[in-house]
Amino acid sequence: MSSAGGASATGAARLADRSALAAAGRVVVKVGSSSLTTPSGGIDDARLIALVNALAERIQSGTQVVLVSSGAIAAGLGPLGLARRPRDLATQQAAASVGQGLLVARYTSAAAAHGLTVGQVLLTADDVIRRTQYRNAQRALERLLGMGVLPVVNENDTVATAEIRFGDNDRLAALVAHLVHADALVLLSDVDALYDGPPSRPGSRRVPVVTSAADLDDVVIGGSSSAVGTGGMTTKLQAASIATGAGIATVLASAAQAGEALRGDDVGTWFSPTGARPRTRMLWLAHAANPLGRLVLDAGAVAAVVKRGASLLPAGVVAAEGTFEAGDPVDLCDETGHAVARGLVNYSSAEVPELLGRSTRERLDALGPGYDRVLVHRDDLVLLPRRRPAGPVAPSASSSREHAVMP
Ligand SMILES: Nc1ncnc2c1ncn2[C@@H]1O[C@H](COP(=O)(O)OP(=O)(O)O)[C@@H](O)[C@H]1O
Ligand SMILES: N[C@@H](CCC(=O)OP(=O)(O)O)C(=O)O
Repeated sequence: MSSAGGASATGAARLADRSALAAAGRVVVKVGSSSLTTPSGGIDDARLIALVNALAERIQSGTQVVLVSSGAIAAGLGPLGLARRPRDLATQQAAASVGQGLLVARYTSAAAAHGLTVGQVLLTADDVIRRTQYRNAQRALERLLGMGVLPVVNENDTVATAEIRFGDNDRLAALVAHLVHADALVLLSDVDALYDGPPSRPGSRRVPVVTSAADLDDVVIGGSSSAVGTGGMTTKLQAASIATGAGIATVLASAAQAGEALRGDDVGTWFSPTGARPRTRMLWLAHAANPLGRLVLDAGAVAAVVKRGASLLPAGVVAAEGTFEAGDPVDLCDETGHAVARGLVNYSSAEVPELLGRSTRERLDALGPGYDRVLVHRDDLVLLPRRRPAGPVAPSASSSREHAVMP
């Protein structure tokens, strides 16, 4: 497969500029609800077909494409007689259940016109952060691409409860791009680029290229002009930051210019790769996990984890909060309450209090075999980029969230 700019179908290569995009071996394209639906909420066939035509052109010229498509909830509104996007979780789940099938049926028939086969991939964030499970998603996507299929990814909104829900497909797409080792991420929206101010504000100008976070210092982000989109420009910039920080070039453009964007024409906003590829699971852990608990570390433990990259031992933990099982994500906080790291804990919240402050020998003597494990192993731990106040701990997965409101 391909190679100007060094892109390959199986190993991501850093793309230097837009011109390298035309030869990218593997691209993740994300399209938002507002670009796929009519103002009344139904699927806009003409726009969906135009998008698939642009993707088919790239696939036929040798690029592997993963499509992350929003629109399930919006597509379910009409058939359920709903006038607008529901606020409650259960009705959103119902709308997504009805709409996702309709959406994929439309993609299937539009792709068939090009001799292409579509495969549906529904992800939950919770699945993918667990070591035993994220490889499943990776393997399935890899095989689909190897078989020439166009995977159409969405969050599994129908079963994703509030505490495990990812919530926006912009960041999901950035993580999928990392998961499949994509060369580039293309975010397609109802707006044709990032502007230095809300596009509705007279005088706002297109930002053609972003090479570092400093280029965003003077950019003003407004609200979303769409009734069906979720994250607005904020989540697109977060997605661009996640992807470029992992070495993946990102383009933001309008869905109407998908073909031009994928060809590397001077449309939209180009975000240059800034960082190197981190471990997949760690990226998901940092950006996709909802911590179910919080461990408060003494100063020595903070230094050991943050400065020396050590595992967290129970002896350095002064308190634990939340309800969690072994294997769940928890935040590691300093004594002022700032989260410094996130990790998968090796014991349940019922077991932790007995372990705190005890050395390995004391734990073994008092509690018996099996209690010599560290609390959070260094391989299951990711440092958070900047110290941030710990967010509210999500309720445990078993608690009832029937009336929760989604973002
Ligand atoms: N500085 C900005 N540059 C570009 N678009 C912006 C900016 N600030 C706010 N927006 C708005 O972000 C919106 C895109 O987000 P959203 O509606 O969530 O799209 P999607 O459904 O494609 O995810 C656009 O409607 C645009 O009006
Ligand atoms: N998973 C949801 C979409 C979530 C989302 O991020 O929407 P959008 O802001 O339109 O990209 C759905 O399919 O309705």
